[in-house]
Amino acid sequence: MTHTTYLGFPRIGRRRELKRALENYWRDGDAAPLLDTAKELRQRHWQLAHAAGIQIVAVNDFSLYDHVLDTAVLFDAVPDRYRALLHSDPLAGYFAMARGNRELHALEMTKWFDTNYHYIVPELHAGQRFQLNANKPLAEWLEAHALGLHARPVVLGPVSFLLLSKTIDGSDALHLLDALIPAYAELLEQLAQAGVTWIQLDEPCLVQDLDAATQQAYVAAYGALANDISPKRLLATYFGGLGENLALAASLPVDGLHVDLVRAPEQLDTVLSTLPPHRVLSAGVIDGRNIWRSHPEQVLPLLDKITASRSTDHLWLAPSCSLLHAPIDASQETSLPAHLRSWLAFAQQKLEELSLYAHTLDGNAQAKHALSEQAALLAARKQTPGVHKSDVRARVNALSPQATQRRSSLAHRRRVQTDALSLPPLPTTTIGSFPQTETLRHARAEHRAGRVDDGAYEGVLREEIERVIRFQESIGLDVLVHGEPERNDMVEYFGEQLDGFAFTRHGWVQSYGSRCVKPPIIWGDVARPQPMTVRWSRYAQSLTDKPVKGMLTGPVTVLQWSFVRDDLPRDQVCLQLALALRDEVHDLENGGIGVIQIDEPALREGLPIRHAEHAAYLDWAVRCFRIAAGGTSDATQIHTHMCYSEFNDIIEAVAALDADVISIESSRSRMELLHAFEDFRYPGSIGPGVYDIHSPRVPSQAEMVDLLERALTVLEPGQLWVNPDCGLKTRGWKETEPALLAMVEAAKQLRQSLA
Ligand SMILES: CN1c2c(nc(N)[nH]c2=O)NC[C@@H]1CNc1ccc(C(=O)N[C@@H](CCC(=O)N[C@@H](CCC(=O)N[C@@H](CCC(=O)O)C(=O)O)C(=O)O)C(=O)O)cc1
Ligand SMILES: N[C@@H](CCS)C(=O)O
Ligand SMILES: [Zn+2]
Repeated sequence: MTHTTYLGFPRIGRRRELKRALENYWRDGDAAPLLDTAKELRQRHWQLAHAAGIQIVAVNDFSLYDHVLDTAVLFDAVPDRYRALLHSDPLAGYFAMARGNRELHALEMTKWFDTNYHYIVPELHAGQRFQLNANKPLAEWLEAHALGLHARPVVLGPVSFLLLSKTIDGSDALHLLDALIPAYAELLEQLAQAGVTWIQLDEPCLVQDLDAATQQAYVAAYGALANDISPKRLLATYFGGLGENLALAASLPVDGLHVDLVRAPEQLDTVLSTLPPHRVLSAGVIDGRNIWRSHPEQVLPLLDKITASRSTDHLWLAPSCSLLHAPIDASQETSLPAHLRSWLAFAQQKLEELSLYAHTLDGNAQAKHALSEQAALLAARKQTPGVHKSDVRARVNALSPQATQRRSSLAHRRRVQTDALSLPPLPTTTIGSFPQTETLRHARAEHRAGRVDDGAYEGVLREEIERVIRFQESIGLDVLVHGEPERNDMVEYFGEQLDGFAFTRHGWVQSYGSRCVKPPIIWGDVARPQPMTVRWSRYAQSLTDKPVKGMLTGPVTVLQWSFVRDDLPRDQVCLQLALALRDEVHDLENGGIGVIQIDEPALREGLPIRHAEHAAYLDWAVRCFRIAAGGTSDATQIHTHMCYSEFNDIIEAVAALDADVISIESSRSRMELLHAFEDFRYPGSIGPGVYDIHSPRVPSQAEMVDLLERALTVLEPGQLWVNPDCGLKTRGWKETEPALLAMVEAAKQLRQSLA
């Protein structure tokens, strides 16, 4: 019989129950309701998986905030500054690491591989000690076991844990392996003694390009963990193919290997010929990163190939990666057209699909029939109106190299813009959004529900824009923004206005902690039926003499943060988006908006995991941005903004965007970004973020002056802009007001010292 499993399930809950429980706890400090909700969600998800026909459920995939932070806590790899609080109030200490508090900075947060999920970066140092601390994987396994479920704890493996951490002293994290392994061994031993039969050790770093020392670290780590007193070990790899690390992965002394056969189906032949037959092959055949039903005509041949060479006794069927990146239940999406809904599989439907494939392999005729019906249904997608629009395809095909060009060089534009905008040195600005208050969200929810009419909703938004403009004027910011109050999300908002997109009611995906996004679905060719942002920007500009920045989300970011159709190459979808945005840029410019920001925070996230694929991606991604911004007049200042990733390694591509001003997140890492500019002289202007907007902490003027002074050791004064790390939508006005005031004062202080 073929077994089915999964590497992890979304934690947030079908109605974002975890989000609400977390936010209540952060507000009231009452832990009991949070812990009850967490337990209820875990159990509900196991039961749901079990009911979908899954034989082995995942445990310890749940986290109150983030699984990498959980791993650091599990092995006591926490910085000393949090220890007192962790000791007196473990939950408060945990959240202080995740999001900071009034006294303590949060740990850094960064992208989890090429996803829109953010993990907390553990902070390590040479001589770091590790020990097993409160065995969460075991506790959760006991919970599932008590429900009569066959469960497998999921734990981030030791090598990926170290590679994903940072050291504060510049030492090599892998040198800590010898110290870390005994703590993992202790974990395995405790699990085995409790009766756990399998553990999943996630080693996603195995799909990266690895140097010899890292490969050797895998050999050493897994060699040392090959012990009699241990559950069987499933080594899980995902987000791509193992490539040249396949022989290494197959040679490690583990009992099973999970491989991603969605992103890398081509690795199957080598996996089958390399993985010893007595090892379990966990075949990731359903896409864990997208929301489309699988194509049986693609999956079944893979399964046939596997079963031709090995017994189903040693075969598990699974999604390609954890389902953390998918929403939970497509059947809740009753407002979508029925045909579109029938194409979708969220986490729950993916598990049901797995059962169908397993039953088919086991000879069940009904399951086989259901899959052939699925194939027929998906084949009919092609004929659906809107999937293929000949005018959109023709416009993409007609694109010339000139479409990517501004009219003059950056240096020339800078002179023109200096005259046009008359800004002071070290100009101050913000990144776009102002606090999305409960009042705003509530008004939007009421409007959506039809209880507030268009006129009243519009009135709320106009009032908010006026308040934001007056506030910015009152503290003396130089380039203002309208505050984005009309946007539910910087991508979903555009998706809602573009043809070719659909949006869900409940398709939430965790982005970090309690914060979620509802990625729109690109199902057809993309076109802009009418301007999307112009009236808001024009209204804001009508209220003030200072320049107001128009605010757009760039094509790469819209692509990256949407669920993208699986029947057209991503670069083609991105070109369609770029053309739609280009029209918006021109309409803004014609509407009198002289500064336009095109946000590309996801440019780095989209970078393929393997170096060999970087150049091709960057080539089309940069081209798409330049098409969106291309053709604008020299006086129009184009800004771009990036956050949530480190951009140092793609700084040349960032420069190739040819933006006049780039703002980049950097305050959390205390301006590490600037190293990129030591050897690389960027001709445009740069605003390295000086205010960490992820934390409720209000930075002082002195701190921001210090960061700016650091920036001036690398950048010319004429190049430097002063801004926060990112938008302020997640902050309250209470912190925003003093923080921005201090930021403007910091800029003034420095201007005086430079004068
Ligand atoms: C910049 N970031 C973004 C990423 N990806 C995106 N797609 N968008 C981003 O902005 N990736 C990288 C980062 C990640 N950062 C964030 C930051 C903040 C959030 C966030 O705040 N998310 C919100 C949800 C935003 C949203 O869609 N809001 C809607 C719905 C609001 C809502 O929940 N309404 C209630 C009713 C309220 C009432 O009646 O009073 C409901 O529907 O139940 C809106 O504003 O209309 C979050 O709350 O998690 C995400 C990523
Ligand atoms: N303009 C957006 C960028 C977020 S990355 C904002 O300010 O929220
Ligand atoms: Zn940002």
